[in-house]
Amino acid sequence: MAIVSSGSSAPRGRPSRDELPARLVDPAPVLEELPAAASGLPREDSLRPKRLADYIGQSELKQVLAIAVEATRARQEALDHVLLYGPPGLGKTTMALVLAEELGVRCRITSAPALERPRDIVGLLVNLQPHELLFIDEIHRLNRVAEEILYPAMEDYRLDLTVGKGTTARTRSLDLPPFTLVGATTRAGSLSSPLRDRFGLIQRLEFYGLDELQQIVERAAGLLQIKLEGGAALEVARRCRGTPRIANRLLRRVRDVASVRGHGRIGAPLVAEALSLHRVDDRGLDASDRRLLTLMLEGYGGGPVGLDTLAAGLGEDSATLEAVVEPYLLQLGFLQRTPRGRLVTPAGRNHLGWPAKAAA
Ligand SMILES: Nc1ncnc2c1ncn2[C@@H]1O[C@H](COP(=O)(O)OP(=O)(O)OP(=O)(O)O)[C@@H](O)[C@H]1O
Ligand SMILES: [Mg+2]
Repeated sequence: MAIVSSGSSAPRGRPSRDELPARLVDPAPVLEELPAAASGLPREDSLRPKRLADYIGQSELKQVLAIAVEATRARQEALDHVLLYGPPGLGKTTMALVLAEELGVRCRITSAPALERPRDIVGLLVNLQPHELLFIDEIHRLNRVAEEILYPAMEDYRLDLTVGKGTTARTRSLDLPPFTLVGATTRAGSLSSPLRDRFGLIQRLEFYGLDELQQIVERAAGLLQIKLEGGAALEVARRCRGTPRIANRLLRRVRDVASVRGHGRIGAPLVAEALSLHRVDDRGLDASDRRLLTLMLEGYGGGPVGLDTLAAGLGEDSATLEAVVEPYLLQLGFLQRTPRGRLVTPAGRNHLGWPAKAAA
């Protein structure tokens, strides 16, 4: 399977490394983790599972897609269009590449922000071979024109082109080979409903459980020739916020510390030590998370307190706080959103070593 990326000079729509918050536990990819063709550095690609059997977790997703792949292969058709949605770093791009591998076809990779002009998407579509996959990342960011080109392409494998301008404008139709569009998005809610309705398979990716993360860490350690022992894999798994991308990143940082300290084998204490050096604690909270919770506890008795007040107190902007810091704290149940503002839960207080709040 070859991976073809389009629009390498076009904007990728991803923040550059400089724009990313400097957090080890950020679920967004840093430059070295972007797909090889986009970054020129194939580092994250080396850890991607290639086949469904190697893709750990997401059992429901795998079951649905395995059946679809088998049926499609038997009928010698193109796979139905697939929409994968869920938080960053959970394996959407990886799954698109796995699907192509299972189907024995090529996957062309692009991202919605690279499809600014109509000819960008038209160029990709007319160059598809029968049954190939076209992967569009961040598909919620497609512009209207590109979306409207996709509608007949997805539904009837047809391209409707307008030739000429004004009164002499005519529409010409062009047949496309049967193909599969795989769309990925972290924000399914931002997708227009006509586009969403054209996907035959719509699947959500879930955060991974500890067991699965442990397996992911063990597999990655094997590929990176890192020797983990004792509960080391579990220690990494506990800190990675349910996200394989973060697990792999933490593992690399642990490897750095181990190699500098001259440890050949890595045990649980070394993981804890290495990651506390990066100020990631045993539940995956980093300094930003703790600053937020501490401000709430010290300044506002644990809340409720408004997001804007907290943002001002931390010198952050409230949108960043809401999008980047809050979600994991909410997921852990350390933070609660109430109509009157944010509240630290008893579990959150306990994690920071604060006594339970006395009943009012
Ligand atoms: N099920 C899995 N098993 C093993 N490793 C995985 C799995 N899912 C993801 N990974 C690892 O996590 C990394 C990130 O996955 P991927 O790039 O597919 O995430 P994504 O959902 O596309 O993220 P984004 O929304 O930022 O594009 C991959 O390089 C891969 O190494
Ligand atoms: Mg991706």
